[in-house]
Amino acid sequence: MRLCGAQYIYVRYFRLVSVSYLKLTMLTCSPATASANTASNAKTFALLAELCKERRIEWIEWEKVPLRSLSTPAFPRRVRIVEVGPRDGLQNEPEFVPTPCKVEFINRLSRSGLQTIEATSFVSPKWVPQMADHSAVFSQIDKRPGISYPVLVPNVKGLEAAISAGVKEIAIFGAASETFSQKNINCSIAESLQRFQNVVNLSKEHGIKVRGYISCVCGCPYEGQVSPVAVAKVARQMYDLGCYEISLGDTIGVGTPLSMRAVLEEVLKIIPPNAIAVHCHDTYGQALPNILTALEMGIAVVDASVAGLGGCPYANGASGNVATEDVVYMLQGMQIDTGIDMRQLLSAADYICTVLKKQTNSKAGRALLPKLKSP
Ligand SMILES: CC(C)(COP(=O)([O-])OP(=O)([O-])OC[C@H]1O[C@@H](n2cnc3c(N)ncnc32)[C@H](O)[C@@H]1OP(=O)([O-])[O-])[C@@H](O)C(=O)NCCC(=O)NCCSC(=O)C[C@@](C)(O)CC(=O)[O-]
Repeated sequence: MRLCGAQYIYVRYFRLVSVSYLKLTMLTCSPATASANTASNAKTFALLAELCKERRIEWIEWEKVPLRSLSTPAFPRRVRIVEVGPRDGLQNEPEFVPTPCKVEFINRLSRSGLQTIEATSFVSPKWVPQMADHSAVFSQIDKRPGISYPVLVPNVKGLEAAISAGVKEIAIFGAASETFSQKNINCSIAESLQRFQNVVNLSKEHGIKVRGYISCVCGCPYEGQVSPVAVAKVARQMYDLGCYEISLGDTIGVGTPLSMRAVLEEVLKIIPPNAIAVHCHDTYGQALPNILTALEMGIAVVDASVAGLGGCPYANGASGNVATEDVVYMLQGMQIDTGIDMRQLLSAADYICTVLKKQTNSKAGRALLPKLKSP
């Protein structure tokens, strides 16, 4: 059967009368090609139609169905990318990145059309020395209208410093694994939620938006498997605290499309898709397939880090985030709008790789940058 160029196909199907939305497609072909059906097909249909009548199953002869609805899942038309390079990308770098370089990096990212750029973390400098210059970075970057520059905040102390620096959006970060919570923020999940409540309350008083991260949604470096139900439980608690969006972090990149789907199915039972983001690390090369799975399920916010930089210092075995360039390349190819200018993105990635004396981890970056640089 040839479908190329066709806008519609015609389906024959049966459906249970009592469950009217359950449609079981039997055969797809157009009336034009129906005559080409073999005699045995026609016989099978006649038998099925008879059987359906007997069993009170409605038999539909032909219905015109737009081809797109059958051939492609309903991907979002627009995806917002949350660039986490300046925070997640740099937090684990062993050599301190000078403040002016961090500022220049963020300013370049701001020129690319990104709407959200996570700028830094107001965490303890004893825990993450790379982010010790948070206030200086935040106050020195050019804050373009229309771009949000959230920062990570673990407690009220961090929030107070962020407020003094003029921050308008923060992210609190918890975990679905007890051991990871202890290792990363030195408290249990329950204690973290109490802390976050204080942070959210004070944020509200100052008109600050709060996003929430949950780490280890597909697996934990210390505990191994993490149940989707445990993820959904924390997600509900963070959503109820007042987070406008919950970012589900596959911190060590162990997820696959099936496990990502299982997590999302559970979380989607309690949180609408427009309040969920995915944050995939690419340790096993699964980040793009996992993101694609999330898009299929109606998620339209994706965290990513240019050049694939990143990893949590308290997650052994974590490699970089999915590269922003790779996500943008995929989305552009799928005709999903991101508002991002790939040339500017590549320029920001190239800049930070030069500062870090590193090769990019982005496949799209590796393929496209030489073309960009050639006269
Ligand atoms: C949460 C704490 C602070 C608890 O750390 P603690 O040691 O239990 O805190 P404390 O309250 O006992 O205070 C100890 C010292 O830290 C100071 N302190 C306390 N808070 C702050 C603050 N906000 N800013 C600056 N200083 C602070 C405090 O003043 C005190 O100083 P001292 O009296 O010893 O001189 C610590 O564990 C911490 O900072 N952890 C952050 C770890 C981190 O940043 N991890 C990476 C980010 S998470 C991530 O990457 C995952 C994610 C989000 O990307 C998603 C994913 O991939 O899954």
